Amino acid sequence: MFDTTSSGARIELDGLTKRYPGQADPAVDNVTLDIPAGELVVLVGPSGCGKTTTMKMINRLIEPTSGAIRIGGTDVLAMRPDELRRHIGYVIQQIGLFPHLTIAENVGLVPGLLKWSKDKIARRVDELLDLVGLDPAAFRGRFPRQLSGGQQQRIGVARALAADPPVMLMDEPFGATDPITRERLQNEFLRLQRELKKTIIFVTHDFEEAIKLGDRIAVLRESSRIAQYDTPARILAAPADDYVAGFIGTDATLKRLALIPVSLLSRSTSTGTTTGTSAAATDGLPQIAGSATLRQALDAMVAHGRQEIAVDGKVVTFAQICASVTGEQAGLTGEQAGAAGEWPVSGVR
Ligand SMILES: Nc1ncnc2c1ncn2[C@@H]1O[C@H](COP(=O)(O)OP(=O)(O)OP(=O)(O)O)[C@@H](O)[C@H]1O
Repeated sequence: MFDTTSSGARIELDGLTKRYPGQADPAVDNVTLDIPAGELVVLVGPSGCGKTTTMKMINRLIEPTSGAIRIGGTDVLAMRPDELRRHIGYVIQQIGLFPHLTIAENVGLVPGLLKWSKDKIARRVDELLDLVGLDPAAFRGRFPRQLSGGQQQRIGVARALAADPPVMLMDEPFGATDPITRERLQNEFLRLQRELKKTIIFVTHDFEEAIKLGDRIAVLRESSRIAQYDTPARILAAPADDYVAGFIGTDATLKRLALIPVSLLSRSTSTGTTTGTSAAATDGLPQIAGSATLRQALDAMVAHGRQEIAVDGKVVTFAQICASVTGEQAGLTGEQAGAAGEWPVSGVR
């Protein structure tokens, strides 16, 4: 058994292949992927390219035709599948909560299988409900149908985390929610992951979601062949080929803006731009936190009809944002501009 107490474990896929009987082409063809411990890797690719098959081979819901899978150095294919699955969190779009079980019973399922004591399970359930932002007293006794879609999805995440697995597989977990709920769930999930540092494989159709959540993204072709495997910033800055560029779409600039923290601009006050530092300079301007992205800053400017915005007491201008995307120096120190191709993705969310 791989180490089940650490926060994350390395996942290695080595020549992983799946041929379904009667299919001419393999669903997954010779995939090799190394996922460092504690990272969130997003698989994006067209419908039918084998993303779900790849995920289900990792927790042995589907048996590979050939190839190897190691988690924390342990050969997953040599383990008992049911034993393996108790140590891998699995979140799917349809949530899969049992309708006749309470929320507490749903979340406590795997700890129950692991024969934890009733007291320990109850404490863990309350801790997890807190963690995903639901009041334990209000929710633990309810049934799934008494929850909204977003709340049910949070329970799905809580249940996957219940036995503190080092690895989580998430197959379009937020796909069925409306855009506002989806964004909220993504933000909550990012906050959680920063704390928990699980190793996560996350499948999505949505490239924006991949950029927002991924430490790395694997862009897949048919049969899950890897077109590019890199950080979001590097994929956006230098797509490997036309196929990857097609995935990014035509609004790459907007997507890049979503990766840069506005604090990067508000910190630079010595470049002779209109950036100000006095309280008077920011009087009456819309305010935004330094942790927001340039895209959010731009949205706020548009919403307020202003070309300036206050970020932690300093002014950031529309011109600075434009310049930051084109790589010009306005508002950026040389060092910051030099880092433009290597934006600190993990700190930007
Ligand atoms: N049980 C099965 N028997 C035969 N073929 C299958 C089976 N499951 C999946 N396939 C085929 O394998 C290929 C990969 O399917 P898979 O569900 O892994 O793709 P996916 O990338 O997850 O798709 P989507 O994004 O639409 O969910 C598809 O061509 C699919 O038709």
